[in-house]
Amino acid sequence: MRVVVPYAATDPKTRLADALSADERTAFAEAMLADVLAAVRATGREPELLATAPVAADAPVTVDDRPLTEAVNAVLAETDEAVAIVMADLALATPDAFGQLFERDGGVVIAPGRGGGTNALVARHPEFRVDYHGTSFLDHLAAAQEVGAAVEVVDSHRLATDVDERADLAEVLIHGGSEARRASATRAAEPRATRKSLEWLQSAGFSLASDESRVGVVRDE
Ligand SMILES: Nc1nc2c(ncn2[C@@H]2O[C@H](COP(=O)(O)OP(=O)(O)OP(=O)(O)O)[C@@H](O)[C@H]2O)c(=O)[nH]1
Ligand SMILES: C[C@H](OP(=O)(O)O)C(=O)O
Repeated sequence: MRVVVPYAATDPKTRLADALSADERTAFAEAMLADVLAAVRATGREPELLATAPVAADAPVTVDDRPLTEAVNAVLAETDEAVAIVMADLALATPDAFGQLFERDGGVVIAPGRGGGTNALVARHPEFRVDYHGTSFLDHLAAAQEVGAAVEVVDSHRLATDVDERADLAEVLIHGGSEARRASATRAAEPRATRKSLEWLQSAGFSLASDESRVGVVRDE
């Protein structure tokens, strides 16, 4: 199975512009990408990048400047092999979560994002094509049905959490260190697992803040 990670290399994460400068969005997107690539690799598979522009990354890179849907569909059209499409902003992804996705049988296996998106999928049916943005989860269910593919849906908090907006940064601060906390509670001698996106947010001065109704983030300038 190929594991393809689409990556907007130029001006990424524009919906985080109210929290991060342009350079910071690039640096944070790179940190999330590194976490995703490491988690994929820990499942025993080699990820490949499908990027809008050349990018220095620890994986082979194909540059395709077409919009996301077109670029991904070109990959699906060029191979009959199973292809996993894994987004680069899944900052909480773990090898276990990706393993559940990759190992699940089905012509099309979908890990929906909160809000109706498609954060990761596996396409085994040769005629299945993607249509991202909007409620792409529902669109992908319909597209799979149209080509007669059996669909499986992966119910995973870690794969459902893509980091798009300021409020999503709180998810990284809440859950991004939980494996390390568990590891240090049970196996004190083992090195602390590090998640680059969590480290980046912390070193940029972000921390959790809550009032009586909701949890968010604040930043020490
Ligand atoms: N190859 C490719 N990847 C893309 C493109 N647009 C987004 N991506 C990637 O697709 C995934 C989902 O991206 P989005 O959250 O929808 O878009 P984004 O550009 O990261 O962020 P926004 O600017 O806030 O919409 C991420 O891995 C992006 O890096 C594109 O046009 N081409
Ligand atoms: C790629 C797109 O991501 P979103 O714009 O929902 O973050 C989708 O999941 O269809």
